[in-house]
Amino acid sequence: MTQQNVVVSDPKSGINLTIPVSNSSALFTTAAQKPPPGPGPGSCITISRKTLVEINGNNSARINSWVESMRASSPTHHKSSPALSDDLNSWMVQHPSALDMFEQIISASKGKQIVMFLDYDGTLSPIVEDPDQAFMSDAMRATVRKLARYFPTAIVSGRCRDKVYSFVRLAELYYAGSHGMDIKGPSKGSKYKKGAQAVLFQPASEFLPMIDEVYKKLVDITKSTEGVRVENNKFCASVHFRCVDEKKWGELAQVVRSVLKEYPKLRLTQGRKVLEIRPTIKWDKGKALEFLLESLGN
Ligand SMILES: O=P(O)(O)OC[C@H]1O[C@H](O[C@H]2O[C@H](CO)[C@@H](O)[C@H](O)[C@H]2O)[C@H](O)[C@@H](O)[C@@H]1O
Repeated sequence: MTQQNVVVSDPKSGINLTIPVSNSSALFTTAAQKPPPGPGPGSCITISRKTLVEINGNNSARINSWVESMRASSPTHHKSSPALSDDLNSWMVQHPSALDMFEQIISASKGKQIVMFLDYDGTLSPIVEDPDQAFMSDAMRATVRKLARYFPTAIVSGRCRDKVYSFVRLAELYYAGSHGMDIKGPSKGSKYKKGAQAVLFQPASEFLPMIDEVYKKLVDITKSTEGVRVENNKFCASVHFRCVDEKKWGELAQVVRSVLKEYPKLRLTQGRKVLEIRPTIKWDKGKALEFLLESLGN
């Protein structure tokens, strides 16, 4: 039995899902058939592996390449032209929404369990300047609620798990915060999981005091940089560059790296206009996915 990625889309909300299933079906579009550019950030649900640029090396070339990479990772979105909208509309006609076809998707999966893994920022919510204001819409919440009625659904984020929960507010989901280092199952147990034991897994708990200490140092050392924002994500921390003058990015990155030099057990990675400080343990979102699949008995 071959496994294929299935892309499903909804013309009303503009949501796209990529689902690994066991068999292909004429009902669905394969991942290779990408839709024309969509309506913008926050309108898609995708499962993708983010390219992270390690910047723990010593030379400034690395810093420069990281700054370039960060610029490219979160480009300004332009409104789609009428021609593009036409393309999108005709694409949508040929590829009907799968959000109204969950029964058919389950049937096409031929008994295989489908599990939904969703990112939060830029996926369920639009990218905004203030990380505390990255709210998801009621329509998106309703869609995720519907999804979770059919499939075990997990939100996997770089953020603190409690923060993600405060945005999503759906108790029936699995949440993996801090880049997968803080995993918790539904508080009332899950209809999908074998056994009554609730899922809770925190492989980096020994790093909690260290991350807290580094977070405080970073807040202090960056306080004179206009626009900077340091976020404590419990088992990791983020330094936000989005509102900092781009001419200052290289300098700010050096400052962040100077703090990290005292912490060989921590590493720096790069996201969308953000530098992330994480433990060096061999655990990431991918491992969290494997853990959840395992605990769901797949
Ligand atoms: O790996 P992710 O789950 O995508 O988490 C990465 C970071 O996501 C959040 O920051 C991003 O969204 C913010 C709100 O839209 C935006 O202001 C920021 O520029 C983006 O990088 C979160 O706030 C960070 O802590 C995560 O590291």
